[in-house]
Amino acid sequence: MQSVSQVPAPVNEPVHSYAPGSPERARLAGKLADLAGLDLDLTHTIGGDQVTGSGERRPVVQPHRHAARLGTYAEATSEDAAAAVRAAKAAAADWAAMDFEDRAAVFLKAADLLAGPWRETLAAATMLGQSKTAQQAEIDTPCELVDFWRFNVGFARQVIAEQPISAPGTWNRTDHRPLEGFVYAVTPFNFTAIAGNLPTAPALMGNVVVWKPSPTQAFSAHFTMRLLEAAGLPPGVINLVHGAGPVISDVVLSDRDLAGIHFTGSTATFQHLWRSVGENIANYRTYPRLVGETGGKDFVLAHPSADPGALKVAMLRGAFEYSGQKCSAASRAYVPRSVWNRMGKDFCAEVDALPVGDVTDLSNFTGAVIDARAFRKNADAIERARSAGLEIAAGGTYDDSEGWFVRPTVILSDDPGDESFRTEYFGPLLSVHVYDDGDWSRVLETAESTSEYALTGAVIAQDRAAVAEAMRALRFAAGNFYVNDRPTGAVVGQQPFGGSRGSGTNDKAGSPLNLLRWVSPRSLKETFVPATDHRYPHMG
Ligand SMILES: NC(=O)c1ccc[n+]([C@@H]2O[C@H](COP(=O)([O-])OP(=O)(O)OC[C@H]3O[C@@H](n4cnc5c(N)ncnc54)[C@H](O)[C@@H]3O)[C@@H](O)[C@H]2O)c1
Ligand SMILES: N[C@@H](CCC=O)C(=O)O
Repeated sequence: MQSVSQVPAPVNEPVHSYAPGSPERARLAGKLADLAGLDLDLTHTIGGDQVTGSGERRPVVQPHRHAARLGTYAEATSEDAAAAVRAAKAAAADWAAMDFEDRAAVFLKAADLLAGPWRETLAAATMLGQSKTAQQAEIDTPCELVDFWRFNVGFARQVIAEQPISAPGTWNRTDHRPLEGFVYAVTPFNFTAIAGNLPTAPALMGNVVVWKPSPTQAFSAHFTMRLLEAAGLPPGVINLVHGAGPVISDVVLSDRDLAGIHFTGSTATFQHLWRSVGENIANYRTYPRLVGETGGKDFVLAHPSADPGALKVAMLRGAFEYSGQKCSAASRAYVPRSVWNRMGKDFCAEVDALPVGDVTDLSNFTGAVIDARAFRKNADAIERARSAGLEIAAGGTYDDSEGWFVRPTVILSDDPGDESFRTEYFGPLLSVHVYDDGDWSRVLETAESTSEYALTGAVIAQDRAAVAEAMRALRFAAGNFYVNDRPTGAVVGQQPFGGSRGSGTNDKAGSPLNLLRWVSPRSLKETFVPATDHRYPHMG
């Protein structure tokens, strides 16, 4: 049974600006130089031991300077994966028996370390390894990961404090047990914070975890693991194994003690994991919880009453921050002709003027896409649009000679059903459909039904009736819906994040809803003076 002490009230971690002359900018520059000079052995962490592993070695590089290596890791073998599962199971009983307060203290300490002495280490690792600018790294890790750790403790307390009523003579309680077995956390490249949250949210609720980060996030994952150790996470509670996935999954998904998957990544990968669980379903001790936040084809929908300036910023920041590599990134926009005539030319000129390059030069707006595969996918999408006769109104160029750079690109199409309005390219590509002002109702229906995804979306309008109509018509088209703002940048505790349809199970990371998935409640009833006669009054 878990107690319910008060916990420190969470507040969102303040975002540092890194403005010229600021002390944080100087600290960050120093840390970037230190980390760029490393060539680390990115070890697995199994049962608290850092293990090099005997699998094939793979380099981890800076995407904006792919000749610069940050480290190497060895692909986990089946034996490594099995050792991680064994270590998790060995740690399970002690971790589950630990008081909630003691588990929570580990993550509160991790949050304070990350907000303080580890801040620039994680920010710089995220910039170098994932090509994030200082601003984009700052809102990811430290800030969002600090928020996940602090807010989740508060939410977990709410979950544990939720107790049933008791009739006279009895005492009813809920025991929020962890799941029986271990959780498999599979995490994406694009947010160090998501990668840090997926293993730690189940761990906070008393579960043990095998964590497989994305190979292209291995560098910042390495530092996240070291930070958790510094915060006092006991050996074996979270076991980190590096690798592409299939070899590790073969071992993990066939283990009878798999109790849950906490996944963020593409829809295709989640569907593959779900299918594998289905195939193994008769072999598990319990039904694994499947939580997955996946892809998006997120929209900005402007009404004829839209403020052109607000629309420009919503599209520019929404589509091109972090080179469009957020699941929330705007990748399709619907703009009425009267508004486009007032802002379209300026918008495209501003997009063409965006400085793109090495993220350690803080004057850049964005960096490179994550790897050669992402570069090819986006370059191919641009060429496909060109050959289909669509207008490339901004950008449209790419160059992988030094880093995997794709220029922010605006594609104009008269056909709102074109594949560029349906396919998630996960890069700096925004498709725009300019519609006749009188076609608002048709465009609402188009925005609702064009894509299989339902993650984020935004309406830009000053006419309140139009805002209300869009909220109604698009109720199931986005799990995070924004009015007069870009569709990105959800903050923990403010806009719980997640989508439905092809975008995931919508369990809202950083909320009590998510934490509920990692407990298996036991209802307890105690009767103080039990009956001693089995007969009921109606029996005479
Ligand atoms: N909805 C959200 O909250 C959210 C947040 C971030 C990213 N995303 C989505 O993530 C995608 C981009 O991230 P990505 O490129 O890292 O996605 P991805 O699906 O390629 O990879 C995600 C993770 O799955 C792993 N993986 C791949 N095949 C596997 C297998 N057979 N077994 C086990 N693991 C396997 C990868 O190595 C990685 O760790 C986009 O689709 C984006 O929309 C969604
Ligand atoms: N929570 C982030 C998106 C995470 C997905 O990549 C946002 O709201 O922009």
